[in-house]
Amino acid sequence: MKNNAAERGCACGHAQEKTCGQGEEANGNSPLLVPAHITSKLYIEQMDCPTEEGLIRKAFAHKSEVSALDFNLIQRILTVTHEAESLPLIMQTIEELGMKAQLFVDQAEPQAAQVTAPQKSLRLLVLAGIAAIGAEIAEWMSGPEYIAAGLALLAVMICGLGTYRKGWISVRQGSLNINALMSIAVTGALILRQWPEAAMVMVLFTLAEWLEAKSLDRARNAIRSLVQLVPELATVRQQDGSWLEIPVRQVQIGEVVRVKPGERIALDGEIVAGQSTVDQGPITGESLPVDKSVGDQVYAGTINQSGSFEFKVSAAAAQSTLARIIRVVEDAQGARSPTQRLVDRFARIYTPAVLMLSIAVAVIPPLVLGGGWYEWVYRALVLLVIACPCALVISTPVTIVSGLTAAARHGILIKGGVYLEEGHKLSWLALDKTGTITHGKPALTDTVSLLALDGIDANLIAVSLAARSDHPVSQAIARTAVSHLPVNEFAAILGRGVSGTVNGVTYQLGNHRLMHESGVCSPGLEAQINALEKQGKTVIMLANSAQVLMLYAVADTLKDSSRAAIEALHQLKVKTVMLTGDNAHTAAAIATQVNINEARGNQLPEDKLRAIEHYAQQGKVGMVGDGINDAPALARADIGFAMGAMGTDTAIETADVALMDDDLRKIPLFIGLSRATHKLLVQNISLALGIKALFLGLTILGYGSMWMAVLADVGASLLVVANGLRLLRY
Ligand SMILES: Nc1ncnc2c1ncn2[C@@H]1O[C@H](COP(=O)(O)OP(=O)(O)OP(=O)(O)O)[C@@H](O)[C@H]1O
Ligand SMILES: [Zn+2]
Repeated sequence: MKNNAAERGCACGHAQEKTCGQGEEANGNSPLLVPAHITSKLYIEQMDCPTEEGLIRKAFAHKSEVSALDFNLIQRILTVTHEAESLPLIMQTIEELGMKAQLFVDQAEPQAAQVTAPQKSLRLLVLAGIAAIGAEIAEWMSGPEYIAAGLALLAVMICGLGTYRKGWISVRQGSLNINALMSIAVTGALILRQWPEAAMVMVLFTLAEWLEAKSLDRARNAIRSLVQLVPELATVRQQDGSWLEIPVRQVQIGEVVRVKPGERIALDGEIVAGQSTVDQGPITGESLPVDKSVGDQVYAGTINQSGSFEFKVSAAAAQSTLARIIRVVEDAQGARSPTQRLVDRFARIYTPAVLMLSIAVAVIPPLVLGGGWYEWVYRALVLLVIACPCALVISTPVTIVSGLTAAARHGILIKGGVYLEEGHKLSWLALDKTGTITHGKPALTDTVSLLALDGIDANLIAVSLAARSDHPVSQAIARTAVSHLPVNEFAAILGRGVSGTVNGVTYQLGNHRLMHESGVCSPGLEAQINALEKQGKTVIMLANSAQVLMLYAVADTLKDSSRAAIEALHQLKVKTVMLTGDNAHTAAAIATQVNINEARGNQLPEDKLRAIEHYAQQGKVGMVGDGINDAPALARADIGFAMGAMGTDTAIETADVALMDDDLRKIPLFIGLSRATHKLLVQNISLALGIKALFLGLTILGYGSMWMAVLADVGASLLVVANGLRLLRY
């Protein structure tokens, strides 16, 4: 929920994307003339359905004070970008729509999102239901008409007033929403003296609304269950050395917190005393205990197991990794997925179209074909009920939200419904090697002195250069010594190595490419390099301007999970390719070990980018990587994955999909989830449309009745929602 429009938008604070478009043209191009725009978050309790969104959009369409609207229907939060002084006007406009807006302040913790909505009174609904059934019985027993009429009117009054009110507001706005359609249909039925039917339609419709609200609540609660992982109190050390339980919100960075065995960790931090094993499952989805001792990071929401320890808080409660995860999930829910946009667009045409049809059905047959008015007006009213796109519209967001939440539970952070929807189309997955397929912590295996120069300790020079770099290959060499020589003019050479001067002499430490380009390579050396590389090792050398002095080989180890992950991907019919900056021999050796389809070595950043473009011609491409040399390729890929996002903010922020730990098997899991999501979306949409089409046909042929149509609509809504919620258990 942190991305406010000012961050996304241009300097003047206009939101550039996710806007409704209105008001933008008016003042988008002249930032100097426009009063400063600010964003406000409003919590609107009644706003949990696309109907309300439509109303609000319409109401603000011609208000130049408002430049952007961003709806999060699941959280019921509307983010408005507007002129600084216009907030009262905005609140008033919303009030005129029959809704109540409250200023929503992002409090210091994720719990803030927990604004509980009071539920529609079920008791009234039951009462109305009884009255409606009474009307039905009265008619069936052919009692006096006034009994059925009285009971029906009672039922409509008990549960239908809200619908009438909302319908009226929408008509006043010049649009016809579901509430308006229902009101017209019920009123029509009353005028036609279809008493029990009118009552039943109103009761069932209200029931459907109520159930829909409940199921959205369920989707909402699923995310909240992540928040509830964090305890409310933490045991913090006081100045005098004693321990005191205080609310996590009040704990400052740098304070020391004590954790007992079996306790949930309350904040992010670094262990300063003690040791234990921690179940990080709540964040990574992987409930294997992880050993933790002094210096290791611990995370809020994870569970301490056997030992006890003390840790120094590294982030305020609202900035913890878990809090960021929740924000990402909430943001992702707020954004519309492609299918949702499509469905919404369809609904915007569908409803007026059926409406027109219904008018035609009411008027044309009686006028032109000499049909009975009563009969055809009744059919038209049934069509009005069918015009309600509820089941269709609700099915997609429920499915997507459930999918996003299930993913978060597995330690997969998806940045938007788009990626969840697109994931099933991936036909290629590109992976880099270091840190993705391998552990990224190579160890030194060979050290060869090629040329000894008088008075020069070549190994020490190499170690000193290596110590200045945090590249894993350099680090492997740097780890072998503790004391270093001073290095001047140090520089990293992208995809090749490093250079620097020691005691006034310039040296280079790097791979074959670097040596070759500097003209210090020889056929003898190449033979030596090739031999080592064919064993899957990575070779780098130290050279001065004329000769190669030292040769090192390092070897990385495969992650246990890599092979299984690649195999799972192949089973899902996703082809794999390794793109690595390392040499082609090593690339091929590693590729064979994990059974990857293709491997490309010696890849500079632009080569990786070109490779992605190449595979993109064959379909959607995903890319997993880290580091700067992957950035362009990751950005170009249809879905960019980052691994080990638990400790790093940037990975969460920049990737499309962030895997909280570095287990590659999460990618096939993600693709599986994406396929399940896609399947459910297709099922739900066909179901909703199929039922509509069926009743459309039946009605025109004269077999449809109004309450059957409502029942079908309610049934369809329930079915698709229940179907969507199934994803939560994925
Ligand atoms: N700072 C450095 N120190 C030592 N060697 C380096 C350094 N930078 C690059 N190299 C050499 O260049 C090669 C390519 O480096 P690059 O950073 O492009 O890829 P990588 O990170 O090793 O592999 P991947 O692309 O799979 O992540 C490395 O394998 C290494 O041999
Ligand atoms: Zn060479």
